[in-house]
Amino acid sequence: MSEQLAPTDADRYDRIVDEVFETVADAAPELRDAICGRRGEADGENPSGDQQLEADRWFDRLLADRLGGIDGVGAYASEEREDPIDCGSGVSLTVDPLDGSSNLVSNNLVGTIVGVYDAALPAAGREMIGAGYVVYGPTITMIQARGETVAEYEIVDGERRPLREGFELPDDPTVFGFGGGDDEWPPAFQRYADDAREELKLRYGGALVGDVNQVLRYGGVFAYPTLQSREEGKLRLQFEANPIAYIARAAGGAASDGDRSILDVPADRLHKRTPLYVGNEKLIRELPDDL
Ligand SMILES: O=P(O)(O)OC[C@H]1O[C@](O)(COP(=O)(O)O)[C@@H](O)[C@@H]1O
Ligand SMILES: [Mg+2]
Ligand SMILES: [Mg+2]
Repeated sequence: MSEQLAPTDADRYDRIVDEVFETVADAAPELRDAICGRRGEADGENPSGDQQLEADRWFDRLLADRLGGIDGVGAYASEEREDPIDCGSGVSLTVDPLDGSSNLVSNNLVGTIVGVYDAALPAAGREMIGAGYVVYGPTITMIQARGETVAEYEIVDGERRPLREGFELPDDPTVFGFGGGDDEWPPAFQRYADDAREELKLRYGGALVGDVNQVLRYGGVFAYPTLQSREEGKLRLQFEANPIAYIARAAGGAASDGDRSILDVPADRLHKRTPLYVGNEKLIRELPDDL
């Protein structure tokens, strides 16, 4: 008779990460449909001081309800809420319900980003056990990473249909996309950008998920550096940079804040911002020291 083995941490993590992204996939068509009629401003700002749109709030409420109800999820934190919601015991989720919401006005790409941490929040990226994002584009796709493996799915009727499993960033990078006005970038980053323009093709859409998705597909680098008017950068460490860094690492790439791996940046505040440089390892290694 075969002996019944107790589930290991790895089994438990596999199960919960998969259930989280199964739930996100199930909600994705409903979320995309809900954008229609909710592209206007809501009455208020989020904890980062950004004007909220009606869709930001709607996405957040639906995801809090669905993800917070999963057995084994202990906390739901979102870019749109001051504090995490206590959901019992288990892993902590960080959610950017609607990434790129300023793109709604011009009807360009938007997405949803989710990080899974085996730690109380705020937590460093090294505490993550999974991450993924949805792109609401001409079709809905989802990237899901767990450990060393990253997969891409197309979402049809709320189900994940595999497009690419266990893929890596292409060795020969071709695209770059840099956020913020170039007149506000640090001089060292302006020089890095000049070199990038010589080797790579500009592909920039104004939503982190869309811009990173192109880097994962074609190879290259995405950056949102510090700006003169935003010395701490624009993107949120917990909700945006950490999940993207986790995914990039699983795909054989790297992510930095200019000094160190994003995954090592201390998380002293839930809504902390950071500069982000992410893409092929070689291009991240070539970042200047004096950013
Ligand atoms: O248009 P800007 O201000 O340069 O900012 C673009 C960046 O801001 C973001 O839209 C921030 O995301 P949110 O919409 O979740 O606040 C990123 O997706 C994108 O990379
Ligand atoms: Mg965002
Ligand atoms: Mg957002």
